[in-house]
Amino acid sequence: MKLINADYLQGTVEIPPDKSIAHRSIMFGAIAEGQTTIHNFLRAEDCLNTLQAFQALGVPIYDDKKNIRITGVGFAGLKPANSIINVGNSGTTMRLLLGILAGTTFETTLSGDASLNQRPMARVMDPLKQMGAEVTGNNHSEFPPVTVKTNAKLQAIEYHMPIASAQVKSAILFAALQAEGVTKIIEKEVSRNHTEEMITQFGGKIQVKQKTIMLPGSQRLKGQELRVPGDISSAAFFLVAGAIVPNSKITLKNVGLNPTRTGIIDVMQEMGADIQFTQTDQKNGAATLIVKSSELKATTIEGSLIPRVIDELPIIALLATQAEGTTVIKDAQELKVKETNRIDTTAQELKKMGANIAATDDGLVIKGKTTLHTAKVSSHNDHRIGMMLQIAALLSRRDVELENPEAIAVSYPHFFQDIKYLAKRKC
Ligand SMILES: O=C(O)C1=C[C@@H](OP(=O)(O)O)[C@@H](O)[C@H](O)C1
Ligand SMILES: C=C(OP(=O)(O)O)C(=O)O
Repeated sequence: MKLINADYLQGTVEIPPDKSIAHRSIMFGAIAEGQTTIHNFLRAEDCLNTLQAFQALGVPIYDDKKNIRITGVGFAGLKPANSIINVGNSGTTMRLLLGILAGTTFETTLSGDASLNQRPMARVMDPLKQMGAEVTGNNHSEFPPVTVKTNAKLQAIEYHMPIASAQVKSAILFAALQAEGVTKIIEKEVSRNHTEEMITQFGGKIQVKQKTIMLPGSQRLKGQELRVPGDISSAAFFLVAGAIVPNSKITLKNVGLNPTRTGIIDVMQEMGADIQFTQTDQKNGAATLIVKSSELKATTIEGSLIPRVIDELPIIALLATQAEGTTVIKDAQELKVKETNRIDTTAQELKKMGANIAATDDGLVIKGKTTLHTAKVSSHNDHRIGMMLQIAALLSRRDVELENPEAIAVSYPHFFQDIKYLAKRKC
């Protein structure tokens, strides 16, 4: 597909609902008791896979095209699925669902697409096994399809996380809600905390002190009415686009600002980007942001900042190609086990467009102020790589061709429509 280019960007975009929160809203609605209503659900492939997985497990979920209505069945009300559940491209669905299903006495097998079936699962299988679950990967490997069940009540554990991962933390928390005793998790670095927040929101008990989480077991949750804020990980593409395409001004409405997710704003402000906040909606934790093109300088991104920008690193790499100086991204080995190896795919595709970028063992080194030019690029079937390349293409004077643009539908089905609307030509 031919990508869109532009002389400048201007307009207002309503940011699509947060993918992480949308997944969890279905999960909590299903395992709580009573009615849950979800406003502003993300109808993108990944979250629809979560919705269908719970329907397959016997949970009544109804989409009235405005809201999602769930009749929660409690952990005890989940029923065996008729066949293997395929969760497509979604790592979050598979890992969190393993934590939920770890406490069921019936067996479930979860599979995914070619990418997900190569992503590591030992990170969740190990702690779940310690809690008493039986979890096995394909041919006794750690890779999906993964089969899960338990023969006895799960037991609480104390777990020092070897990696910073909200998916691993959440899988343990879902299992711990069903376990006997108090589970203690010590995070390596603080990662997104939506699961912890939603345990409280659904009437559960949890204690969080910096990196230590204490969760009592045998809890029952109660259905809620909730609204999903906009996804800062989707907004990131427009924040960067507005900053790097000259003479641009973009208004982004309903951007979720959970502090465990706002690393992109910290990084961009550090680099000199012009981002203003208006209309903060305290209740929803969202705000309207206005981004304008500006002169940028290089930075270093590392350590505890990494989990707060993990999904934004490909688009930050593009941002760095336009900054003065050399940007270094380190401590980001986790990028290697996303939908693609994002260290490699980011470097490989941006190089095709003339970027001065090198992959390292744990990140990227990007020399800035390069002119990006036309090329034939590929998303490698990774939504975030595809969207990053569309933003890069805005800067190319001649057309850029993208292979596998359809991957973008897993998180942002109308992405190209929004870009087309923002992209303006000088008359
Ligand atoms: O918990 C979540 O919703 C997510 C956690 C992150 O993964 P890890 O926990 O593997 O870092 C992130 O990359 C993913 O897009 C969504
Ligand atoms: C890594 C991602 O998602 P998941 O792990 O759920 O596939 C992502 O959306 O960038």
